[in-house]
Amino acid sequence: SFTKEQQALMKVIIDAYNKHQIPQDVAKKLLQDKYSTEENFLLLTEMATSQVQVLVEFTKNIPGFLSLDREDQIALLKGSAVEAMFLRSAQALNKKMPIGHTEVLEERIRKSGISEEFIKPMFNFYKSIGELHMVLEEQALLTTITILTPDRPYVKDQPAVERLQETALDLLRKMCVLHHPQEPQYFARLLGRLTELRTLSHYHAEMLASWRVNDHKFTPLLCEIWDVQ
Ligand SMILES: Cc1cccc(C)c1-c1noc(C(C)C)c1COc1ccc(-c2ccc3cc(C(=O)O)ncc3c2)cc1
Repeated sequence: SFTKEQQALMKVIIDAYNKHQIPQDVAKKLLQDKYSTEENFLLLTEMATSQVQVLVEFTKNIPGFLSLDREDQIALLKGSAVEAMFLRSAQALNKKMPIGHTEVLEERIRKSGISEEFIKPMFNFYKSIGELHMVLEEQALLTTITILTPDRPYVKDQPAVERLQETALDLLRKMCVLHHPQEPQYFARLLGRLTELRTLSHYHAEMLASWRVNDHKFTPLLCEIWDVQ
């Protein structure tokens, strides 16, 4: 059973997660009919930029986050943005988005100039997330836990981040017992996905480098959060 504080925390996180979504007019652009590698890259760049804005707003709603050292807040956002977007795009791909979005998003990611060696692990990850059948609370808490990872580069006050992350981990553990009573290992499986995310984050740095080699332009927000250009 949940304490009063845990119930309040869950409500705040779920409300923030539901409130901060990619605007439908941006998501709808996925359906436009141009499918060149260039067009796909531009569209995905627009989605990623919109997703980062959504991520920043979501993060500001995590109880305690705004009380952290300002520079640590930036370090946590920069360090977790790619992982949070892998989670969010995984949930989008697996949640049967509005008609046809799912296939279209997959198609555009596959045909956006990402080399095959990264496509394979990326879609294995998407599949492994889909097989977990996470409920919304678990998705929102897993994203929160990813953001509140204490050992990101340049974080000064790691214990302060650890305390916030532990609160979210306690809540996620109880949520898993509640929603997956038949699977005692479910919580451990979810945390295993976080390890997978770190690997994907390293692949992503190489993806960025190869896009840059081919003179692909990113938006100022992405350049800032990914330290490119
Ligand atoms: C390629 C890649 C894979 C994983 C992570 C990143 C950062 C990249 C990645 N790496 O670079 C890029 C760009 C810059 C080329 C990307 C592209 O990122 C994203 C990030 C998010 C989404 C996204 C998220 C939620 C959605 C929800 C809905 C809906 O609810 O209906 N619909 C569409 C949605 C689209 C798509 C591409």
